[in-house]
Amino acid sequence: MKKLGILTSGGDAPGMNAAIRAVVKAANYNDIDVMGIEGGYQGLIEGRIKPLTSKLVENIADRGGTILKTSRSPEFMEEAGRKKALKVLKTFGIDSLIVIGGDGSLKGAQKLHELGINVIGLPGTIDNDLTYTDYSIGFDTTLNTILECIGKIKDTDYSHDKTTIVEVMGRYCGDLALHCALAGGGEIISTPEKKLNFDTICSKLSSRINSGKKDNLVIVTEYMYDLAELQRYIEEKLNMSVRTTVLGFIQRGGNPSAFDRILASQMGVTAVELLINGSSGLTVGIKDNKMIQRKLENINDEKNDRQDKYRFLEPLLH
Ligand SMILES: Nc1ncnc2c1ncn2[C@@H]1O[C@H](COP(=O)(O)OP(=O)(O)OP(=O)(O)O)[C@@H](O)[C@H]1O
Ligand SMILES: O=P(O)(O)OC[C@H]1O[C@](O)(CO)[C@@H](O)[C@@H]1O
Ligand SMILES: [Mg+2]
Repeated sequence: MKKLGILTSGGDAPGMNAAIRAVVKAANYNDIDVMGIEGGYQGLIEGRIKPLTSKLVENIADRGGTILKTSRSPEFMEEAGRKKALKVLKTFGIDSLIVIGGDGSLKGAQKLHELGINVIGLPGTIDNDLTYTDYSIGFDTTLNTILECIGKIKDTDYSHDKTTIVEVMGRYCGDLALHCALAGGGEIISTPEKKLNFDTICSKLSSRINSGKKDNLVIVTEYMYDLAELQRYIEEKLNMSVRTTVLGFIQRGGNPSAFDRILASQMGVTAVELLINGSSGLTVGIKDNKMIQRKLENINDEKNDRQDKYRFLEPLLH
């Protein structure tokens, strides 16, 4: 490896900085220079690149967001954009690259691998929507943030015997909602993997209310419903008042949890080791508490509909 580049791409995720720190430290430890590419693939196309040293990443592991900044780059989706990116990498003498991002970013990383750059991916997304890994960097912190917010909503729900619909992020993956419910943060959940229709939500709610539980949280994954319509439907059908809270971007920020920092650190060191050993076209993950690697082209090939985890919800939410 001559020179290593690193970038973060897609939505920022808490723990990305811990991953950057780990990559830079592990590379420098092995006498490899690192260049930080600012603003994801768009920054790469524009040549926004500068050296990153161990000293510069010394105090970043506890910071949310990404010091390298990130973007969604429509230009990189096109072959012409990727060719520009390749040219920039060559100009800067970067022959190896670590990409930290979600499913889209890792698809982009695969494209650069196909163009001859040595690439390793790290899963950095709050959505946890990559089936090859048990956890992605950022998921745990976001889950904890959601639980903290839900705790506050529960206080007011309890005081008023109120029902609130809470929409959480996750794109088309229900992991944030599912794990939130497993952690005791919600009575009724609806996710893309187990979508409830309006009538089922109402009948679950009414049986809870009839059994004496008058404050209830309905957790739903984003992009599933028109929330105003859902709220109105419940209000009319059950003749009660309902509130809706969309947690939004508060979920993506904040200091990474210890779990995310440790996960990101282990993944960062693993990525450098893989490059030193001559690997490319791989992405690092965690399975059964061990670091694993998969081909970048297979990031979502493993079926994982979380049935094992939904099973636990039956007795917990009855
Ligand atoms: N199929 C693809 N080929 C090339 N590049 C891609 C592809 N898909 C995504 N990308 C690049 O990766 C960027 C980030 O992808 P995307 O917006 O899907 O976020 P992500 O990495 O999945 O992260 P998150 O979902 O957590 O926000 C895109 O803007 C684009 O530049
Ligand atoms: O930041 P943007 O482009 O609005 O994207 C929001 C999306 O990004 C994520 O926060 C991460 O993928 C999703 O949960 C959400 O749907
Ligand atoms: Mg994604």
